[in-house]
Amino acid sequence: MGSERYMVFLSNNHKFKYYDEAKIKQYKTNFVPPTRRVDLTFPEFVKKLREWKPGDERVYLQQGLNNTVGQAIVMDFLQFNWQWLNMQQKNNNWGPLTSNLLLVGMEGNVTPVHYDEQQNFFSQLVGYKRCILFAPEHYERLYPYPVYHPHDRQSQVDFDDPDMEKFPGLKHLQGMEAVVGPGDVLYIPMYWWHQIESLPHLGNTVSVNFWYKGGPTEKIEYPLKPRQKLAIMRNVEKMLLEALREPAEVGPLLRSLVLGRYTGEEADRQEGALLSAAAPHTN
Ligand SMILES: O=C(O)CCC(=O)C(=O)O
Ligand SMILES: [Fe+2]
Repeated sequence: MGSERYMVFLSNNHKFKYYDEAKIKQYKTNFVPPTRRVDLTFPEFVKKLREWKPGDERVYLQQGLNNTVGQAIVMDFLQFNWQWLNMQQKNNNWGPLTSNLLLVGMEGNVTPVHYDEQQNFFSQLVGYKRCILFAPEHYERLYPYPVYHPHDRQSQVDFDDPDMEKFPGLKHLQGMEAVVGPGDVLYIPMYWWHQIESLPHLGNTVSVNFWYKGGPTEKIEYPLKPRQKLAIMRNVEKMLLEALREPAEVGPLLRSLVLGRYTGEEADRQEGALLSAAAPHTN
């Protein structure tokens, strides 16, 4: 590593929940960040890792690979199988590679469940990570924060202590699990929910992800796919916020739009009509 400073997050527990610093500034809420960001040199970070003892704040280095990270890393970076990567990018019709995040963490660190708006080749280099994934159609069972919230794209559910009353859809949630070790690459499709845990007792972890922009808008075919509906919902939320200029007004407006009009008897009748239209005619 070079001699620059890198982004390191400190947490009082094992979770490192992402938050958008720009959104904290923009919407002057009373948001309290769950982790603290410090900029450390690599030797300072390694010292914290080595001297860590139970009760101390946990640490997680999360630094985009750019030209500050030092020449040796650049040489390492060139060793990835670029021929394979470029082939995948081309065959899947993805846009450009936008960034690579280097993640150096402690065993037991957890990145709670969220989705990203990019395609991801998640490459495990050192140590073991448990990855829990949920397809985009589980959107309603994962209760994301509003788009304007600093925790946009994160689930409100605390998987250590899930509140089944507040989030009843959890009962029907079904995920997939993969454990990745050195040399493994996990493809995390855009809009797929994921929680990533550095497995306990198996040492520190190092990963590098490859984030690619999604492809150009695909040919629209109906019915829309869950990920396309998710993109629509994000856009509607963003447009409302832009029009109202006040995050606190978005929820009430959506509620008065929906409650009693798209819920209740009228909605049931509609749904019944749609279902019978879709069912094969028997007479
Ligand atoms: O490895 C982690 O802790 C999180 C990585 C992640 O969420 C990602 O690459 O999108
Ligand atoms: Fe992610």
